[in-house]
Amino acid sequence: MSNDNTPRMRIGQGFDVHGFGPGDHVMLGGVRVPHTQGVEAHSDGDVVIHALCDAMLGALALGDIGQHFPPSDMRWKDAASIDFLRHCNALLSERGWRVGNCDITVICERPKVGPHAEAMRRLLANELGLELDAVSIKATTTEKLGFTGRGEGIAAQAACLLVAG
Ligand SMILES: Nc1ccn([C@@H]2O[C@H](COP(=O)(O)O)[C@@H](O)[C@H]2O)c(=O)n1
Ligand SMILES: C[C@@]1(CO)OP(=O)(O)OP(=O)(O)OC[C@H]1O
Repeated sequence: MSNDNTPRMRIGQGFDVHGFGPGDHVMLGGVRVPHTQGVEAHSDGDVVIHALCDAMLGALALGDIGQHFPPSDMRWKDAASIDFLRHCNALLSERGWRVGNCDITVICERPKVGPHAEAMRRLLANELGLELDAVSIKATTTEKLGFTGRGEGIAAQAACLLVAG
């Protein structure tokens, strides 16, 4: 039920993992980051954008990207994840919402994310029509522990706030 007390904000979170595989780069936040390996994925395997899309969808209980872009669908084979983000943003817009800010953490030992974080922030801010300070990209290792610590894959988690209008 909607009334004057209806919250004008929504919060969402997302998480994604891809294992490393053959290749010479990983896509992170729409930025091509040179690396000694690529990732195994149906799309370009951009964990930053996948986590962000899931956070945006989750804020409105719209399911997850696997439902919107099924891995069984060859349309998404090698797809650029920035197109998923554009689609998710349009879904929010149609419902009268926009991203207020987002905060994303990339989890891996390598590649080093720091040198690329600014480029990712600029690209995502531009795509979502946000000021640069509304898009945060952080990174952490897991101190050599777990699958990320062993260098088997890369993960990202995202939180985002949606605001009405
Ligand atoms: N893939 C990564 C992981 C970490 N960083 C940056 O290194 C700093 C230290 O990381 P800790 O795991 O010790 O917290 C931190 O400032 C991270 O931003 C990175 O650039 N890429
Ligand atoms: C992005 C999609 C597209 O088919 O496949 P993947 O690139 O494998 O990535 P995942 O994070 O497993 O999300 C599921 C799918 O929506």
